[in-house]
Amino acid sequence: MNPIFVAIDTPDVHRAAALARDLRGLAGGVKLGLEFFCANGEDGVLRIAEGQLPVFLDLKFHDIPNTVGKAVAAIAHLQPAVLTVHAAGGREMMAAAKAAAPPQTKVVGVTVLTSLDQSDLAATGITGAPDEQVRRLTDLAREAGIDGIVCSGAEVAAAKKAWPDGFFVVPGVRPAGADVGDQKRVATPREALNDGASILVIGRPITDAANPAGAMREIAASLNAEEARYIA
Ligand SMILES: O=C(O)c1cc(=O)[nH]c(=O)n1[C@@H]1O[C@H](COP(=O)(O)O)[C@@H](O)[C@H]1O
Repeated sequence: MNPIFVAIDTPDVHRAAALARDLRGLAGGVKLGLEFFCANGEDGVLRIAEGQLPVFLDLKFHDIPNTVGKAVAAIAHLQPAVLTVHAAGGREMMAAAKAAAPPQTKVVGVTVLTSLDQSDLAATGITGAPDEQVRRLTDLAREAGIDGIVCSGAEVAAAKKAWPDGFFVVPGVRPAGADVGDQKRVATPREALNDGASILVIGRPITDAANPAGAMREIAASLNAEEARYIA
């Protein structure tokens, strides 16, 4: 499987469709998140899915189990390849999401957002380093019976060790020297894949480039042959 999913974060469905078209054959899939979904809803998702790239629907559900289960049931017909919930919503909530998802959808739990560092986490009342909280939520996600987690490149090696057959989504990925923007726990594509990421989520370094397909090819060139084997 081509491990690079491009985060298409825009409210503009025409721009999103053009990016998905440009990236066909280069990306493993596209990730549509809250910005796109709030503006375009399921019609927008179906429009992008016509581009024939797998769609990762990143709606980061976080609510009581009944509400999350019913929200997942409401989008199940979109058949996303990957779907996110917040692991902090708890074991029952994650289990409800998994029970309502189509069987082939990988349900993954967001652990500690890659935009948070230790002091941001402390401000939410969670003391300790991000990797400790990631470890705790990884265990919870596994016990809940979902497919994997979302974490930064700094935590993925430990998560993979603890859960060898888990599915690991790593955002906060930046080619060496790229602008990190609002991301605080970042890794290069090569580091994240070497450390056990199943897929990488990369947005602005590709979508803000003057030539997104060219930026994708540069990222592929930064990987070793084993990692780049699925990228055209
Ligand atoms: O769940 C996610 O995809 C996610 C989790 C996380 O901890 N950090 C994170 O950045 N993301 C998403 O990954 C994408 C990163 O985009 P860029 O920072 O532009 O590469 C965005 O669409 C975020 O919503």
